[in-house]
Amino acid sequence: MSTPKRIYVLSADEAAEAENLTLRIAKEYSGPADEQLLRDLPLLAAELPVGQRRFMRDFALEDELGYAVVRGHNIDDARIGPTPQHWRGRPTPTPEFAEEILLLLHGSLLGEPFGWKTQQDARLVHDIFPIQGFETEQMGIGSTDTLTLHTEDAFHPWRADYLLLECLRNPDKVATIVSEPDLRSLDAKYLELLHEPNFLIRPDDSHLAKHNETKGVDAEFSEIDEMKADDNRVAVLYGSREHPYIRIDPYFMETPKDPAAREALQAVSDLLEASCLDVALVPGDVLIINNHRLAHGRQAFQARYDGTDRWLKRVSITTDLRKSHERRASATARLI
Ligand SMILES: NC(=[NH2+])NCCC[C@H](N)C(=O)O
Ligand SMILES: O=C(O)CCC(=O)C(=O)O
Ligand SMILES: [Fe+2]
Repeated sequence: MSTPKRIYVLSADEAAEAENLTLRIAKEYSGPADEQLLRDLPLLAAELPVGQRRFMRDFALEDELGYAVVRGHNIDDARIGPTPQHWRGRPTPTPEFAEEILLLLHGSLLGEPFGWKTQQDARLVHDIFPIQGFETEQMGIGSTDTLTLHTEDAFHPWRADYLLLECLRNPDKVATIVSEPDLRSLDAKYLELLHEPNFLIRPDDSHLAKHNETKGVDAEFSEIDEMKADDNRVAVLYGSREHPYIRIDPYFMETPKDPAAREALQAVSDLLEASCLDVALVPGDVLIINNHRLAHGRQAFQARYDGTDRWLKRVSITTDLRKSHERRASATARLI
């Protein structure tokens, strides 16, 4: 078996190719949720540099690594303009539509982009930047507190298979935290308990009605409320015993009453903390997260609120849209 590759650095020619492609596409579609754009994404992605496409496909098929980085895309700092104060109230399309397209093209090499009716006002491509008044929140828009390690949307059965983060700006080199634990190093008795449905993972705060203004989604917010109160226990580890997958968000999990389960959760949480690495994204990086293998977070930082703040774009990717069909408005709708 070949050694999995962690980073793909685009040549200047490849970066120019990708940039010309996304600028062209940006003129042809109305915004990131344009249904025709979403239909066309895999066709358009065939025009990305072949080396980059092969890298992404290897990452997905080998299913070995928790994360990989595509580095070297051009970000037109002047065109995208200042980091916004809030993700609400932006124009459609935004000045950074080409960058959103770049992220969606990467996503379409791995699966289908989707979003949540209960998150960021049901937008498909999310903004991650600090927002005034939310400094200490355990959400992407926080800053002064470490964003604790988590699987993205760990509470949800239809959470992303891949999560993509694209860096538009990061002047203070604030690190994303990645943790790719060697789960085989856990004690066999813990492994056994972690593979069984002993654990409660609650919805995180980004899905609360108070952070959203979307109309007509009362049922979805009620379901989030139910999930905050129910007793639906899940396994933290799943898949192969040799190389298990993980779903975890200790901050939003209940401490198990059973002492053995509690110890097992503590052991895997400690292992996650001990396996942390800092990855400071630079503009033009796309961080590809295997959401079944990696837990991620973000170091604490001081926000600037002067238009120069760290700014990432985020999109969730599923390899199987069908599993959420019952909850989407139509076969092609992207919002769960
Ligand atoms: N441990 C955590 N902070 N979990 C919640 C993660 C943040 C969440 N994904 C957001 O969009 O803001
Ligand atoms: O800001 C980052 O680097 C990661 C943010 C994140 O994990 C999130 O918003 O869920
Ligand atoms: Fe996250």
